[in-house]
Amino acid sequence: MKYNIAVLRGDGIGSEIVEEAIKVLFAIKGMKEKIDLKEYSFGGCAYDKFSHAFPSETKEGVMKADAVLLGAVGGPKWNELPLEKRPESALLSLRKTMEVFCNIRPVKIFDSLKNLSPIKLENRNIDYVIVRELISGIYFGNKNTETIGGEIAAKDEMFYSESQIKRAIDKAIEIASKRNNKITLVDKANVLETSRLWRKVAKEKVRDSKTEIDYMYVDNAAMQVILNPDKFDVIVTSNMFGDIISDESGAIVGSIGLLPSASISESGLGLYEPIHGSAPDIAGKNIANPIGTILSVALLLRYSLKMDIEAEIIEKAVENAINNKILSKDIIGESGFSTCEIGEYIANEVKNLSN
Ligand SMILES: NC(=O)C1=CN([C@@H]2O[C@H](COP(=O)(O)OP(=O)(O)OC[C@H]3O[C@@H](n4cnc5c(N)ncnc54)[C@H](O)[C@@H]3O)[C@@H](O)[C@H]2O)C=CC1
Ligand SMILES: CC(C)CC(=O)C(=O)O
Ligand SMILES: [Mg+2]
Repeated sequence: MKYNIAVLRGDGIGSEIVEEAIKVLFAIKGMKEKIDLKEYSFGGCAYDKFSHAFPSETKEGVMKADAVLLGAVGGPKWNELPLEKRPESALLSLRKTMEVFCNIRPVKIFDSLKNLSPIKLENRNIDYVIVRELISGIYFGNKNTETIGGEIAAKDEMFYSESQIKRAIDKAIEIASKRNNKITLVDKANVLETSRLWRKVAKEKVRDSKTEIDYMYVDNAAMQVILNPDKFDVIVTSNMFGDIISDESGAIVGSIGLLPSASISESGLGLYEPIHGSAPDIAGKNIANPIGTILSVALLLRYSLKMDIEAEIIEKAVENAINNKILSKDIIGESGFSTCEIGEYIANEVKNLSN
């Protein structure tokens, strides 16, 4: 029996980076006999074709897959659509449909890129995991725009229930238990009711575990990620705060194009995507960094298919590419390698390592 992977390339650089990730996946010896890929239309490109950014055929395909690989969605072409028709709403709907409540974003700097980080690292390391609640909070709350007192007013509601928080904290504790057993809850408990509930739930949860916890307001966390990134082990946080801290983390490791993510559900179905967006400013130029997507394939193999050795082969191949300075323009500027060249180099490394 073969595993079924649903592939959603999406918009902008989505197609280019997914192409390289697939190349790398099938460079692993024997992988063609183990995996079937099926592609589905998703995002702005699906809206153009079917007047729906998350067509029913895509929904069915995703729900019967063993795992889903996604590029990125959105772009200026679809910015004026009503919110509910936008590619980004389709992305939220995909995550909700798959019930992937926990978004895991490992943030690690490659040793050979330390001198390229915008922050002074000297002997310090960057190696932490962001555990971001993914299917609740302000992105999913009631929203509306109305006229009040002769002017337009808009509202986005942030809602969290205990159970929505508990399952995210449980995952963070589980991940921390395999690392340094330290979690930092990032919130805004000095002003938000939802954050106060996050603190209460987290306090109760860690009481029964060996995990150490500290609490940090998100504004301070944004600063500490720059000043003391080596102090973090596992950051657990709500949907929007995790989104923001993620891009900041991308910047300090050298580029947002380097970071992968795994979004997991209780059922075991997983969604794998880089942390960045569709980068319309560089789309179609063969210069996007494919590494975040390639490393997302490694996470897919590890978490959804339990192929740890194959996941490690991809990670080692990426490390070799970076150590050998096969770097893209977002990291080293004009002399950077193209998306295809980087994908091919890593695929070749994978071939050698898996033989
Ligand atoms: N998961 C997803 O599908 C996401 C979609 N978006 C959507 O993407 C579109 C663009 O959003 P932005 O705010 O510009 O964020 P973005 O992440 O697409 O781009 C931000 C900056 O990072 C650069 N960048 C991103 N990925 C890169 C890569 N792999 N290699 C080299 N450079 C890279 C871009 O060129 C740009 O300068 C919007 O429509 C947005 O809503 C944004 C974030 C996530
Ligand atoms: C549509 C956005 C919520 C996507 C995003 O920025 C992310 O998940 O990092
Ligand atoms: Mg984001």
